[in-house]
Amino acid sequence: MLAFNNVSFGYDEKSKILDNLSFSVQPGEFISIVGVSGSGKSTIFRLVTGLDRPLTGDITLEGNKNGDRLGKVAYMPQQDLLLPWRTILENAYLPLEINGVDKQIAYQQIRPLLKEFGLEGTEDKYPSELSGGMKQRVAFLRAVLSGNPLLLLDEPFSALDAITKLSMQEWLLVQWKKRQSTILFITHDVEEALFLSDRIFLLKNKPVTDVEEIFVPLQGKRTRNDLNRPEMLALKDRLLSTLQSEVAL
Ligand SMILES: Nc1ncnc2c1ncn2[C@@H]1O[C@H](COP(=O)(O)OP(=O)(O)OP(=O)(O)O)[C@@H](O)[C@H]1O
Repeated sequence: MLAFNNVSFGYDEKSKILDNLSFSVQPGEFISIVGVSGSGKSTIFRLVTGLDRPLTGDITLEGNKNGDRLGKVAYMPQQDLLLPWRTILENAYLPLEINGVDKQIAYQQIRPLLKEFGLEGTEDKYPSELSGGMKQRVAFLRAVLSGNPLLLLDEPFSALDAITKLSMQEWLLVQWKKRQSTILFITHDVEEALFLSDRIFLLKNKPVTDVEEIFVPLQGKRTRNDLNRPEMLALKDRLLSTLQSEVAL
């Protein structure tokens, strides 16, 4: 689905952020990207979207090398970036509007999805009238409506309270399975990464030369209790101690 092949990148010539980095993502995978603050997680997303380009190396998306990927991936940043002057229905319509879909046809498509996304009754409300979790669901709905199979989610739940965050994680797993999308998910929360992912990419070194790939040994329906299994606790310890040693670098 997506591959980084020996990618190097820096915002200026002297200080590289990524150095000869390679990894690949298979269709339908849920991958979390974990790394210390400033390590380059959001930079990887900017490279995937094509907002920034590698200095050397190449990035392939569905077999296309270094093509124009803007518009081929759905990017959901940390802040929900809903347009405050548009209603929820109008916000959800945005990606379809950009693709030239007629408003009435689009609204017919969006209305049943609002219900499915737990947003029934909000269509004529404005973003400021919604809770944080609801706004994130609108942003996610908008990403899904873009029709792109690769979703880039940059710490989508970091601003939510603990209980809302847990229910949003469970909701996201249901949506991911249902839609069979491929998800790259940036998080600082090791438990969140373990609960959600097939694999975790742990960014190593400064500049990042490597990702440590951690396979999460949970398949099918997972529950919170699975995080208490001995092998999951051992993985959590390993992730936390590697992150601590990276901070010390
Ligand atoms: N537009 C930019 N111009 C110059 N330097 C930048 C720019 N954007 C990011 N950087 C620098 O690149 C490095 C990587 O930033 P990036 O945002 O990718 O890190 P991150 O791992 O996502 O961090 P965080 O977890 O804090 O969000 C940081 O040192 C940052 O200061």
